[in-house]
Amino acid sequence: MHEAAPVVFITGATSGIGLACAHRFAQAGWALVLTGRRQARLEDLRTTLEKQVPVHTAQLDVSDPQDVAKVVAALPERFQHVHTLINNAGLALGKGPAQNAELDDWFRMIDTNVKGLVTVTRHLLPKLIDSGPGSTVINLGSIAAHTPYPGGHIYGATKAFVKQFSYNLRCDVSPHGVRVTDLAPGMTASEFTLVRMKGDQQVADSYYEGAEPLQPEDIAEQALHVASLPPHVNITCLEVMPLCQQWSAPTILRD
Ligand SMILES: NC(=O)C1=CN([C@@H]2O[C@H](COP(=O)(O)OP(=O)(O)OC[C@H]3O[C@@H](n4cnc5c(N)ncnc54)[C@H](OP(=O)(O)O)[C@@H]3O)[C@@H](O)[C@H]2O)C=CC1
Ligand SMILES: O=CCS(=O)(=O)O
Repeated sequence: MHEAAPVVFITGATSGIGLACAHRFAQAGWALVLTGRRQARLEDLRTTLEKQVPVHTAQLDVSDPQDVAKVVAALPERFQHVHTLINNAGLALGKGPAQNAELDDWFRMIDTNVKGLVTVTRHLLPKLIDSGPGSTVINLGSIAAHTPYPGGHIYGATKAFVKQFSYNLRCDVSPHGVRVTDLAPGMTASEFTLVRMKGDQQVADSYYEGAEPLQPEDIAEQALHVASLPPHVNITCLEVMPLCQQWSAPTILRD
């Protein structure tokens, strides 16, 4: 690992799990590269966290390959040695069965959760290899990768991609000291459902009624744990569920 505080690069740091990771890694003394599309939130975050640790922020839409290339190429010297990449940016869009779905929603999920994740990964792999041994790629998967539910169609499929990509990627990069983890949460209270329901706060709130979901901080704690293990230890897949969730998506997804 590089001698100065290690660098973590987080996509989707403006909300939910990514935001909680920013705070948790800062608390642990890591230097932060924080990215997302919402510039005002990134600036607020930098103002707050740079009192604790070095912070670099960059507005980034992961679904735009040119944007990704530009942001990685423009990393300041202090943030070049990326030790951990948290591929967190992602979303679900829409409810209801596949036969009623908007194709544009499907394309956006694929562009963000699949194309965006692999683009960021590909651009940062040389830096991660350079920072090894013990550098880490943490991909945010989901229990939806292997648990079918009505209305889960493309979202679950994108997360199945993330899981298998993580396993295959590990075969190639582990000889170079880079670890890969598929971090797969169950129901986590964030802006995720509000985005999925396209801003309908009432419906989003009803998703969590009667449940005690995971908090983003619960997942951030696991991400820090995975990235801080001795270099020879690679957690390949870590599934985390709230106690209340056995499985079954709430009926609001059925339309
Ligand atoms: N909440 C849950 O129940 C679960 C979530 N997950 C996964 O965890 C990850 C984080 O979700 P969560 O924190 O819950 O949701 P949030 O909606 O709270 O956060 C999503 C983050 O992704 C960013 N993002 C979305 N699209 C893009 C894009 N095109 N380019 C860059 N950033 C983008 C958003 O930032 P901005 O809008 O500023 O770009 C935001 O910071 C996702 O991959 C999700 O699939 C997995 C299992 C369960
Ligand atoms: O992955 C996120 C939540 S869900 O689709 O499993 O409910």
